[in-house]
Amino acid sequence: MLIAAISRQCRAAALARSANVGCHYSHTYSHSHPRPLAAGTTEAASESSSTSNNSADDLKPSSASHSGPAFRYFSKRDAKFVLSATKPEHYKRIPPNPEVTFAGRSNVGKSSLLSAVLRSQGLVKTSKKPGHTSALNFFSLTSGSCPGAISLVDMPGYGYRSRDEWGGFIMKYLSTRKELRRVFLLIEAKVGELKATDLSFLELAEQYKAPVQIVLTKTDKMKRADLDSICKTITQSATDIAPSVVQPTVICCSSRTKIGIDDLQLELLRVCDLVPSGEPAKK
Ligand SMILES: Nc1nc2c(ncn2[C@@H]2O[C@H](COP(=O)(O)OP(=O)(O)OP(=O)(O)O)[C@@H](O)[C@H]2O)c(=O)[nH]1
Ligand SMILES: [Mg+2]
Repeated sequence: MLIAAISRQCRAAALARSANVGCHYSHTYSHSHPRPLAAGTTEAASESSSTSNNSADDLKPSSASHSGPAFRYFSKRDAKFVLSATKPEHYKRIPPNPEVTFAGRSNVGKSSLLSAVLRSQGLVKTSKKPGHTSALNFFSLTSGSCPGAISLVDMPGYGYRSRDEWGGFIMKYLSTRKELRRVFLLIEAKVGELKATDLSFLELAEQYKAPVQIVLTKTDKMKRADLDSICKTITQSATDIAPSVVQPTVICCSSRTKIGIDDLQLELLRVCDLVPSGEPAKK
């Protein structure tokens, strides 16, 4: 069996609850519910900036990020493809570096986002056709002279292959991978809600205590004003389903315009303990 059947009651409860949540928006969104973080994670300090409710044209990557800690880290490391895994034996010899994973429905933009994060065009294969990534693809960021290597994993999308085909292996990975610091769960912004397969995935993450952070993708197609309420809706549903593992901050990204990529890079470094949790994103 691959993903446990979704509890209808759980979903209904998630949809029915629509409590107001505090709204703080820059490229990141965090709600105001106090919640303990999952073990082994650090609280991200969310950056704030003034907002305007105009078009996606306002959502431009910040030039200030070119001197921040994420820029310094990523510019000194080489991105490499490590291996493709279709069973646990394939990845068990990978050095035990802190690891983050990009998960989500097929075609949501996982491979494109990983490529943008790694700043390495062509290394991660993307496609217009759903179901392109069919294995767990491991990448690394390393430098011969600098400490602090990390692993990044591009997951096959769910919702395209059969659940049985997708789930057994992924469940094994999520439930046993000690190095896993965070699952970035990608949701396409224009979809505007969590689908049944997303809820199933969150149930699994809750079961395995895998810390999850929601990332909205393809935000170049959206108006900022709409993003705000989408973040709110999705955060509410996700925390209802997986209250102990969903992180309070949503990161809004576009691989196309590069908006939010530096926020995601910084968060990734934080969860891998490579920058202090309070260090600002931009200097
Ligand atoms: N407009 C826009 N399109 C994007 C963005 N990111 C990805 N895409 C497009 O979305 C499609 C799917 O991208 P992928 O990165 O291959 O998606 P995936 O989630 O890895 O897909 P699977 O491997 O099939 O699960 C491609 O046509 C991309 O060009 C984005 O930020 N904005
Ligand atoms: Mg892919």
